[in-house]
Amino acid sequence: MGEMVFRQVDLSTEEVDALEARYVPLTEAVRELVAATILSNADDDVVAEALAAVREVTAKLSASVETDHSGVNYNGAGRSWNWGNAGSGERNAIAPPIDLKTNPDGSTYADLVLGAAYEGPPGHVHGGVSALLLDHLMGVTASQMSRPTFTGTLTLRYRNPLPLGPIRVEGRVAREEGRKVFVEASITGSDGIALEADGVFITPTWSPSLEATQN
Ligand SMILES: CCCCCCCCCC(=O)SCCNC(=O)CCNC(=O)[C@H](O)C(C)(C)COP(=O)(O)OP(=O)(O)OC[C@H]1O[C@@H](n2cnc3c(N)ncnc32)[C@H](O)[C@@H]1OP(=O)(O)O
Repeated sequence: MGEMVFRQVDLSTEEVDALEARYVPLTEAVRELVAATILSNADDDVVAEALAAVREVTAKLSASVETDHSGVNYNGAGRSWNWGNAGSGERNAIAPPIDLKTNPDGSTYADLVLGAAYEGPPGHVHGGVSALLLDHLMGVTASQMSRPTFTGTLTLRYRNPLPLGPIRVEGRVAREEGRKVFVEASITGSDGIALEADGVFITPTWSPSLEATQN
């Protein structure tokens, strides 16, 4: 296996929150840029102007870059951040705009709106995007924010096409067997239930949560 480092960083939670707050509006603006790039009917001059402007701001932002991936970071207070995560990174405009909530019983849900950038079949969500959303939500559900878990097997049943627009993703732990966590989840769209999923998520042998159980 390649090196997989969870990095402890010497920043206070306030400093992490402030950094995140600085970039979240930019991330949202880049999402709008992605949608505009898909949908725009602008003429040659406007597109050429946009290209030059985007290249200019990209060069400015890239002038201060330290690493080629953002990684999973945490501080001494247990605040973790994973800004580049493809499923949910707060600074990742490619990630679907998911704001995942956890219920008191550990089940999870997220309400989000998927627009033009997530299209597969005409007017409908790409099947891989649905899989990404489910993988992410089910992984967080399995981890219960207290242990790492990796997707072992993810089984999806695409029951109905999922229209672009508002969707709800929800999941819960069905049962656990040793290091295996079995999670069930679904996606509902404006036409009703579109996907059902079952997943086996596995706590790796090196998880600190297992040592805590054994001690
Ligand atoms: C707090 C923030 C949380 C954020 C969550 C984000 C969620 C994102 C989720 C992901 O996308 S993770 C990335 C995609 N997944 C991977 O990269 C995992 C790659 N695979 C592995 O690293 C290993 O194969 C794995 C850790 C999953 C299992 O390796 P082990 O060496 O620990 O498994 P082992 O062979 O010891 O088997 C342990 C048990 O799990 C079962 N098992 C192993 N691999 C399995 C598998 N792939 N599917 C189902 N079951 C599996 C195995 O049969 C056995 O069951 P029993 O105990 O009943 O005998």
